Amino acid sequence: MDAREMKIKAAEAALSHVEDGMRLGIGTGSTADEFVRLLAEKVAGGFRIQGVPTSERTARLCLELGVPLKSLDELPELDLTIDGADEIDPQLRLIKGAGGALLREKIVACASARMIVIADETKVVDILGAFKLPIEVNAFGLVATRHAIEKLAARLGLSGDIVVREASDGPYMTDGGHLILDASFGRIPDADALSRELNAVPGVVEHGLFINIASLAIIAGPSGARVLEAR
Ligand SMILES: O=C[C@H](O)[C@H](O)[C@H](O)COP(=O)(O)O
Repeated sequence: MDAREMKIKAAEAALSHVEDGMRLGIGTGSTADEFVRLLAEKVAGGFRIQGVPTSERTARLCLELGVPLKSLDELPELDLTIDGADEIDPQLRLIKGAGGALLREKIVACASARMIVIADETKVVDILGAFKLPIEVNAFGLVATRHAIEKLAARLGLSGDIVVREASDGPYMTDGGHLILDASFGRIPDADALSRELNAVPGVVEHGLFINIASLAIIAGPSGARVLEAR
């Protein structure tokens, strides 16, 4: 089974948690895209859901495939969000944001009664941090904000490059018009503390640590999909 087939397996398993009539948060990324494609087939067959997309990219795919959408302001309380992740630890803490959608993803997931993460085996880790941690920041005061992050990281015993994410035509801009700092901290022994400290930095709009948000993870490997619940 190749990587795409594993993503499809996880997406298929997640679809069985979606009930007719649900208000559904719809994630961003290659795994979430597979979920959208499967969901669109069900919608074409008469299944009724109302989706809230977590990015402009996901909104475009949903519109193209006929998945009905609402804004989060129209549907501020959701039944379920299905989304991918970059890393998942045994407590179901996540790193998200490789696709730059972390802010809307976190807002939508937190507006949902449940969040189910879908991923392939490569995303499961014992300790978060091998993956760069995306931190969404306001462009104003970028250098000061980065210094503040470096200082708090040092207090927590973390170090590593913190670089502005680039696109082909200049700094990468999120859907909200912010920049992203990618922090290569390496292993993060206390993700909860790092999350709290980052939340307290003026200029940090949001970060990619999702703590106590996911309820379940569906992990696909070569032999099929398995469910992970928080330990
Ligand atoms: O901003 C992007 C998101 O957090 C994605 O859900 C995450 O990067 C996983 O994406 P993929 O399914 O493509 O690995």
